[in-house]
Amino acid sequence: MSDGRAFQDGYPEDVAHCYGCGRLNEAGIQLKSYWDGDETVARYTPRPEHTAIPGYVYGGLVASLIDCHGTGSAAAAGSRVAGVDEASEPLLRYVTASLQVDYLAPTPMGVELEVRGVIEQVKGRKVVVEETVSAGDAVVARGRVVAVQMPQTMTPAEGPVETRLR
Ligand SMILES: CCCCCCCC/C=C\CCCCCCCC(=O)SCCNC(=O)CCNC(=O)[C@H](O)C(C)(C)COP(=O)(O)OP(=O)(O)OC[C@H]1O[C@@H](n2cnc3c(N)ncnc32)[C@H](O)[C@@H]1OP(=O)(O)O
Repeated sequence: MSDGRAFQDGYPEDVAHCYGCGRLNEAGIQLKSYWDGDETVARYTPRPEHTAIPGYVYGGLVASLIDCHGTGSAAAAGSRVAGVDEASEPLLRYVTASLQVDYLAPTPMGVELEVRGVIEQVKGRKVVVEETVSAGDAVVARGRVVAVQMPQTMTPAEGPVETRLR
């Protein structure tokens, strides 16, 4: 499941700087997401600077995990539907259109968190992902991301953009 290439490892180099999931952002979270059957999964252990109240994780960090696992899952699912070879080709590029988070229980520090995604819909340029964040057996947050293929106008100057679903 967690072997091999993460979705985020397939992001083109010109858009691999995201704070949450860019592999080229040394100060960032560098989240890594993978398929687990039809679902997607990522794991992350928050760092001391991600504290809200001592002993508990900052909700913005939890939202970031949902955001970036959602856009990563969208890139993987949308690319699969578009016929992109995940193992060798760059994935399609998605940005967050909508991010919803419900905090169900305090998130403890010092525990590896598991983020799970279920692909609810792939429709045109849009992918909807339902997510949970768990600490051990406890589901601490639920989330929903609507991701949309990145518009051409957001493309960094040097790189072409894949728009196979347009
Ligand atoms: C700021 C820099 C970002 C760089 C990102 C580089 C991407 C590289 C790719 C790979 C690396 C991955 C990096 C992950 C990044 C992590 C996540 C972030 O932080 S991303 C940043 C925050 N997000 C934005 O800045 C988007 C700002 N918003 C927009 O640009 C537009 O609003 C956009 C593209 C999201 C939608 O605009 P339209 O005109 O292209 O799309 P329309 O045609 O209106 O909608 C398409 C479908 O989406 C639904 N939709 C659009 N907005 C929605 C919303 N807010 N809620 C629900 N549905 C929405 C619509 O209802 C429509 O669905 P129907 O086809 O009718 O079923």
